[in-house]
Amino acid sequence: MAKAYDHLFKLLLIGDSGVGKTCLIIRFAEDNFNNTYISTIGIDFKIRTVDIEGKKIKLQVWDTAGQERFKTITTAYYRGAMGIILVYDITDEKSFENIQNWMKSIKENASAGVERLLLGNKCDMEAKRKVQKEQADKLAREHGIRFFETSAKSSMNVDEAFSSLARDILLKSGGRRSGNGNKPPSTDLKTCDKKTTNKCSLG
Ligand SMILES: Nc1nc2c(ncn2[C@@H]2O[C@H](COP(=O)(O)OP(=O)(O)OP(=O)(O)O)[C@@H](O)[C@H]2O)c(=O)[nH]1
Repeated sequence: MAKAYDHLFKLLLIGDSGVGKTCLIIRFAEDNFNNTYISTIGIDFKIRTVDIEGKKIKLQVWDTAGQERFKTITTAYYRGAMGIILVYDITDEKSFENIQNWMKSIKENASAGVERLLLGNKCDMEAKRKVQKEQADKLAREHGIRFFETSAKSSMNVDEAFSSLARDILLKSGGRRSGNGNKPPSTDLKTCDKKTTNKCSLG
């Protein structure tokens, strides 16, 4: 029987408790959203297969608990991840400041070549915004990674973010290359262009 996919990529979401990691995964894998907050215990995963550059990519997306007390369990999963998504909440400054700590945790626990992506979630809550887009853009540039503002609630940029990470992993792993291999952050993808023009709010 023919294989149902060409590549299997393992992705991991990390970030403070309550920033919306579980909701982002549920929006991506099931196109659903729930306002009820049930904090993740330990670790869980969901699957969705996407088409990228003519290839079927099966994404196994691992959800980690943001709470400090689960750190030993969750960091054990960093090593197997090909892509790690760092999530903060645009209405919670502390969750953005902590991104530096999550970056450090990646350095200490993940494989050297892991692809990273920064997401500022809950961008439907513009009135409560505490973290400016420019601050996060600067941080992402400093780390040489892509950045999107997303909303698991409105679904803004969710597919774009996951697809962009999957595409970067595909290119890195020897998939079809376009242009030069030096990836400037947040510039060479249609999905990222969209990010800069999209107004991210529920209106
Ligand atoms: N307005 C809005 N609320 C969101 C969004 N994403 C998540 N939430 C809410 O934020 C709360 C926390 O979401 P979760 O996805 O459970 O957060 P988490 O990061 O997985 O939290 P832990 O499992 O504790 O690490 C829930 O009440 C969600 O409904 C979003 O994009 N917009």
